[in-house]
Formats: sequence, structure tokens, C-alpha cells
Amino acid sequence: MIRLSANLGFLWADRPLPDAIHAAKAAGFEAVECHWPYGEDAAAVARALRDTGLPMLGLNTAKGRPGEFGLSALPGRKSEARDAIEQAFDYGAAIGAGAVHVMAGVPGKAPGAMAIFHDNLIAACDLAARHAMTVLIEPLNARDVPGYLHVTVEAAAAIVRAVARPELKIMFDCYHQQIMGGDLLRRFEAHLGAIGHVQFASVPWRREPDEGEVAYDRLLPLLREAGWTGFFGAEYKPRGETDLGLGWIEDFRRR
Ligand SMILES: O=C(O)C(=O)[C@@H](O)CO
Ligand SMILES: [Mg+2]
Repeated sequence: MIRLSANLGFLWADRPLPDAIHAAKAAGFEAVECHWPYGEDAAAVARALRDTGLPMLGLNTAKGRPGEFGLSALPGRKSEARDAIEQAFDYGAAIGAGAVHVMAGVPGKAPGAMAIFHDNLIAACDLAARHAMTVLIEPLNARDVPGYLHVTVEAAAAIVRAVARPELKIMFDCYHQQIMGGDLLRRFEAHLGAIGHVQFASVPWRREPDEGEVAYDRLLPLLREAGWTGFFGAEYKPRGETDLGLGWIEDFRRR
């Protein structure tokens, strides 16, 4: 059985987060995840999670200034990066989230960016160990986010190996990795042990998974057969009202 998580950064994004959590429950999702919930009252979010029984899988560290996509690999921004990491763990712990996605940012060719990211990831892993949470890093495709520190699952895996902490895992977003070379099943299998979460959306439009060049109704069962036992995060930008585009769920559940 495919277990689905609703990414509330995109789905029902026009509603306050507690309302979006209830909408996800009503639509049949079994978990939720979010992007940047910091403007929302954590107690209200925690209450909605309790009332629905849905786990909150994760949240992102702050993006920084417009266009930055994170702070943790940027030279000269250490205190902001550490504040963002602490903010994410504080908020995540308050709502019982499972993971923090530490966003690297777009250092381009800045010297030392990888070493800076490494140090910030160690700090994040220390917090994760204290809160029994996971740290995720997510390779983002180079077309949408030019200059992002790591754009392929192979590059993210090299970072995971170098940091060598059990708290650190990869967010394998099929949308980004299809754009960065495809061959999704084989690349997923090669890195399964280092993967901490999976997301999906149509390619190239990043909309509902019932369109585009990837047959997710077949791919997700194959990822499960390959050994993935976790949730699949629906992280797409709905074509219109979120509720009107959910027909794909029934088809996927039959698989
Ligand atoms: O863009 C994605 O993909 C994400 O998962 C975001 O959380 C980070 O940009
Ligand atoms: Mg993603």
C-alpha cells in the first residue's frame, strides 16, 4: 500500500496550516509535511496534528533573502544559518515534526561553501540527536535553482558520506532528480540506505502526478518494492483548487 503525505507548502497553501492539516486528513492523506511554517502558531498546528492523528514529517530551515534558498552553505552567514537551524528544531520539536530539511543555498562557486555546509550539518545533527529527529538535505534541480550547492542525489550522497552522522539523510525528490538525469529507479536503489524521505510531482510542470513524463502510478510501487517503507510526499503545485485535483489518489491506492 502506498502511504501518502500531503506537502502543505503547496497543497491547500491558501489556508492557515491547521486548516490545511484537516483538509489533508479529509482527503485521505496519512501524513503531512510543510515548508516554512514559522508564521503559524505552533500550539494550533500541534493541536490540529493531534486532532487528526497525522504525523508531521518535516519542515525546512529558513530560506533567507529572496532567491537565496537557504543559508547553510553561504560564506559569512554562519550566525544566520545557525539561527535558522535552531529555529527549525525549536519549531519542529514544538509540533512533533520528524525531520528538518537544512537548506544549503546558492553559493555558486564561492570557495569553502562545502566546508561551511558540512559544519552546519554537524550542528544540525547534534540538535537532531537531542530531539530524536532527522536532518534532511535535498538536491534541487539546477534549472529551477541555478547555483544550488547540491543538485543530484549522487552529490547529496557524497555529503552524507563525508558528514558520516546517522541523523543525516537525503530527501529524494523525484521531480528534481528526473530533471537531473532521470533513471529514477536505479538511482533510488543505489542510494536507498541514505534516503530519509521521498517526494514527487509531475515533470516538467510540477503539478498533479497524473500528468507529465513520469508514470508515478508505476514508479512509486517500484520504489516500495525496492525497499522504501516510508511515506511518499505529494509536493506539487495544484492546477487549480487542491481538492479538485485529487483524483489521482484513488488510482494510486489501487496499486
Ligand atoms: O523545492 C522542493 O523540492 C522542496 O522540497 C522544498 O521544501 C525546498 O525548496
Ligand atoms: Mg522537494
